[in-house]
Amino acid sequence: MARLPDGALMQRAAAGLAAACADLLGRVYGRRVVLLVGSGDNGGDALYAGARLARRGAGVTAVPLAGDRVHCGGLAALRRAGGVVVHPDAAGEAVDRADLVVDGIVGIGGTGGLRAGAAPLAERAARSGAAVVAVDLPSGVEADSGEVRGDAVRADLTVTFGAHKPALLIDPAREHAGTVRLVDIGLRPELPAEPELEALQHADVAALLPAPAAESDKYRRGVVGIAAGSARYPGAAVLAVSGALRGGAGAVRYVGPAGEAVLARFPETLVSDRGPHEAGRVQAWVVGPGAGDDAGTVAEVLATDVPVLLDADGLRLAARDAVRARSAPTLMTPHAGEAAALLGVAREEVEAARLSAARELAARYGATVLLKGSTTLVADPGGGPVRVNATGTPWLATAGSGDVLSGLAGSLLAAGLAPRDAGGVAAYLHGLAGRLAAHGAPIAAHDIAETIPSAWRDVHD
Ligand SMILES: NC(=O)C1=CN([C@@H]2O[C@H](COP(=O)(O)OP(=O)(O)OC[C@H]3O[C@@H](n4cnc5c(N)ncnc54)[C@H](OP(=O)(O)O)[C@@H]3O)[C@@H](O)[C@H]2O)[C@@H](O)CC1
Ligand SMILES: [K+]
Repeated sequence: MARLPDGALMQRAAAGLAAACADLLGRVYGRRVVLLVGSGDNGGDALYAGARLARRGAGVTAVPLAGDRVHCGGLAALRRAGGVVVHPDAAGEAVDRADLVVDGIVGIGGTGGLRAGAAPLAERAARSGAAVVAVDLPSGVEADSGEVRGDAVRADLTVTFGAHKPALLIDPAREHAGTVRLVDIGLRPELPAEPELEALQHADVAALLPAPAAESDKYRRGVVGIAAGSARYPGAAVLAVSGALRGGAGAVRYVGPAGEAVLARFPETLVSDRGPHEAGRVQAWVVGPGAGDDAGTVAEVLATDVPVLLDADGLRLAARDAVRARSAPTLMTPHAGEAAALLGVAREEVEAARLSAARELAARYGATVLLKGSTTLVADPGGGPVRVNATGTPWLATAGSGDVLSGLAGSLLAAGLAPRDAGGVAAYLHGLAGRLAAHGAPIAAHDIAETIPSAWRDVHD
């Protein structure tokens, strides 16, 4: 802002916002648009965009929510273009009749939920037939963390400026944003070299996936060891192996009491009836899915000097000091409930503040943490950008889905990926496989595993 003529960035933002609104409306002329306008520049963006829509023949009504604290230049521009201004107390009917409601209440300058005057109008907008477009962020969410501490706007579309904010990628805020459209306002040279968050795309994943060379034998491709399952839960072992077999490792070794069940389903598995130390060479271990109370095996695996993925019961059974003392990397893959137990807080607290929970757990254990859920996050213990996965689908929340993920991520660890890459790539493929398998219908965990090869091919297309 300091480097450009006054208001230049806001004009770029408003032009992008008006174009997105016009796209959504299809035809602008004769449409009814209501602007909910807060005290700051977020409201200014809405007012200038409203002026542009008014000049194209829309009927635009602005509702300033903070009395005279309103962007003066924006308000004057709207009035010059023929827009009208109404008091919040008289705005209900306009909202009911609107085709489009623009949320310019608050942007990156906001904290806490919607304030008293704004909440009823936001709720009325949600109940009306109008499309709701949020300016920069849905008002009421925390921009930097994705937390939602009170009432917040629910948008159909969020038009955001310059860069994606964490709230647009992390639940619960993400759910409020609807579709997100990024408008380039020329900030790129000013953005920090290292972002807070990274969301992998197809090309990133394709570049990270292991590709066997002509002379690769199974050891060079990596052997992954799975120490999972119990007499009571043999299925967890079968599902972890099913994920591991599709993850790029050259072979899958299984140790544990579910060897028969594993072999019956996957004869290609190398099954051993001895403990992890005597099972033969592996390049990474997965320990924990369905493991019951076998703390001895967890401790044995943690004492190895290869990468270890800790999941499910393994998370509960692992001693924190044993994890911290490891020389090779550790990847922990809790869901919110498991993370909450490890942090000693309520599950709701982890779900409400996923980003800080993942970072905190990674710091406490000195391990990479993949926090599963509606938005899966991967945080390294030393800080740096947190990976956020954008391919998830609610259909993934099915029994055994996590076992498939742990096998898949373990296989990628064995193939030589760093824990953060193994976790990020596994979450991406797992989510994509879930989407491809589900196609809008319920799926079982083994469907996800069987669709991993399609997801793998899809990212290379
Ligand atoms: N930066 C850039 O490069 C560009 C930025 N641009 C735009 O500017 C936006 C940021 O504008 P901004 O800094 O004026 O803050 P903004 O979000 O409008 O808040 C204003 C005031 O609201 C108040 N308030 C706080 N919480 C609240 C709540 N829950 N509910 C209600 N009110 C609340 C609080 O004042 P308070 O009432 O507490 O005194 C706060 O100071 C950004 O999101 C983007 O849209 C673009 O034009 C392009 C270039
Ligand atoms: K907003």
